[in-house]
Amino acid sequence: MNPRNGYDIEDLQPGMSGSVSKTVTEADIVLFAGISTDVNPVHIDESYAVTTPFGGRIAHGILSAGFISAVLANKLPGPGTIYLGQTLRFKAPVRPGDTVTATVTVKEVIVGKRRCILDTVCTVDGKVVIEGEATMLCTSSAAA
Ligand SMILES: C/C=C/C(=O)SCCNC(=O)CCNC(=O)[C@H](O)C(C)(C)COP(=O)(O)OP(=O)(O)OC[C@H]1O[C@@H](n2cnc3c(N)ncnc32)[C@H](O)[C@@H]1OP(=O)(O)O
Repeated sequence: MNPRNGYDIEDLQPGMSGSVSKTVTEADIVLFAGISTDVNPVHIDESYAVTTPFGGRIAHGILSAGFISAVLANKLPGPGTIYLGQTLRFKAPVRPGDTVTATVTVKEVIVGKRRCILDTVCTVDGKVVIEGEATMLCTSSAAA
């Protein structure tokens, strides 16, 4: 482990995983619209959103994807690591009140480059809402 309790590249093995869960509130969606400046009416205007195939407001996809960043930063690989890339597929909507669980699983460890590839998935009540892959630059015990 590195001094901030993150995993060094030498600590990582395929199959290791970590998760966080967070309930997405109406306030989260409004705050995220302000922070991101993304004011798509499907997120913030219920009278419009009910006319869409979603039948009501849905969360910004990137808001929910932020929970993937939270697991990567806080748990696995954890503090001290750097986000290099992320693919995302938004498979199903997240609605106000939904509890999103983001789970990351180590898929590949490239010790020589200090790179780690992780499968990343977000679920609501067991249903996949987001899937993709993250690339991280990890700390190394060899460089300490
Ligand atoms: C500007 C920012 C806006 C936002 O942030 S909006 C919020 C984030 N986005 C969402 O919440 C959308 C979540 N996704 C969905 O709700 C569903 O997804 C859809 C309603 C868009 C589609 O669902 P369905 O009509 O049931 O389609 P299917 O039967 O699941 O798939 C039909 C074809 O479309 C491909 N596909 C579906 N979703 C994705 C995706 N996210 N990325 C890439 N491809 C996708 C499938 O594979 C398949 O393809 P094949 O016909 O060739 O088998």
